[in-house]
Amino acid sequence: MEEPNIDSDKYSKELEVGVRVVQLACCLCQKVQKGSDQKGSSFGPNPDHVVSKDDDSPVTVADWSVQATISWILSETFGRENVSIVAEEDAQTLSDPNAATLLGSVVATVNETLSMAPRFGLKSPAAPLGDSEVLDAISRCNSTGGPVGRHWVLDPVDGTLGFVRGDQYAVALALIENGRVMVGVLGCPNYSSKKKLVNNSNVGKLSSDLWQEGCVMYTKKGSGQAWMQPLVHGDGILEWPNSASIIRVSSIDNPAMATFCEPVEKANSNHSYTAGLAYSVGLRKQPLRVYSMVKYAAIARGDAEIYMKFAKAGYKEKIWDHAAGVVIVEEAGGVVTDAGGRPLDFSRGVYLEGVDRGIVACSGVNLHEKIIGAVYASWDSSHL
Ligand SMILES: Nc1ncnc2c1ncn2[C@@H]1O[C@H](COP(=O)(O)OS(=O)(=O)O)[C@@H](OP(=O)(O)O)[C@H]1O
Ligand SMILES: [Mg+2]
Ligand SMILES: [Mg+2]
Ligand SMILES: [Mg+2]
Repeated sequence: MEEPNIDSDKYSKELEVGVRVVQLACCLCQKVQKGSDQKGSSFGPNPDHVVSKDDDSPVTVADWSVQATISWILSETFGRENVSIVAEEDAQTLSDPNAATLLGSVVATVNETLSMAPRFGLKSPAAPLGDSEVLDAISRCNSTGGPVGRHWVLDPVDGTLGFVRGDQYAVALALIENGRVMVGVLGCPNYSSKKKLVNNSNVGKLSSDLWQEGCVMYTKKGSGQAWMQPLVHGDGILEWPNSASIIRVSSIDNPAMATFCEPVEKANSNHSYTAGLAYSVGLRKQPLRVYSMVKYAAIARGDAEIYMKFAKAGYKEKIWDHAAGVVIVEEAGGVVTDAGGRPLDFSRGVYLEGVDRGIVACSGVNLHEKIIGAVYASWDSSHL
């Protein structure tokens, strides 16, 4: 165990508050994911708390509640006028008069969560937040980022599909300054700080003791280090600075020994293309299909060596799906670029503009060069 040596440096307050609030948000998500068992039997979020967005992707009470909670805490801590947040969700559905029950669930979840804030070293509101304060906290995360100034970047629940299915998901918070990711915090409530991600987990089969152990990973740009701490559980109190452990990428650079991760859903990445690439560089293991930015987490702590995502042509990646994961992998010793080998550009607004074909994160330069080389060699014959 080593203590992170970060206290006196720039961004130390942002990192500390980021870790505290992501811990709090993970606690919220676990309660919602564990679900409903007022009725006794079912596992998972209450189905009434899951809504389909225009693109048919899911959004849940947890997504909105995490966004409201983190937005409220950041505004209280750094001053509302100083805080710009680029985040995935908006308040439109919840503002509809027909969505009063859903809004009620979000407001109750946010207030229950904020009442636990002092255990995480954060401030609670003097009185419970009302509907309009919660809606306002969600809707003011509508910054579009850009090349100038400080912007927080938030994916309140990344891998919502994994969340709904009782599987892997992440809470991802990053701070961008002048277009560069300076702080990254990734909460992974179902990724145990002790156990490896052996295969796609099915937490429904695990005892609640096991699946409750998640972790939070975090880093500051240029520190050359990334850390992991276990989630706070039960009535625990978050100590800071705590005895976090340093994480490091895998040292494996022989493709035959390497493991690659990719999205679970075929709609989100071309599985047959990555299978061809994997074969051509000599990867021999089955891909590890994992929901969410837990894929970046797996690279950062050495459970896997390669993460590839090749979305359909025309799909534009959003900055909140990558910012926290990229900086954590880089500081843990890895390399992340687009499939043309160029760094990802977080300075152009909500989208990662100019991504060449796909995204490739590796534990080291050798594997990375092989994958990028294979993309060049194979591209003509692909069918993206
Ligand atoms: N068509 C398409 N192609 C590529 N990516 C898409 C697409 N649609 C959505 N998204 C974004 O993918 C996020 C989930 O990515 P994952 O890597 O977790 O995918 S998967 O769920 O494991 O299949 C997911 O993040 P969340 O919405 O936060 O879950 C989306 O931002
Ligand atoms: Mg996402
Ligand atoms: Mg999300
Ligand atoms: Mg989503």
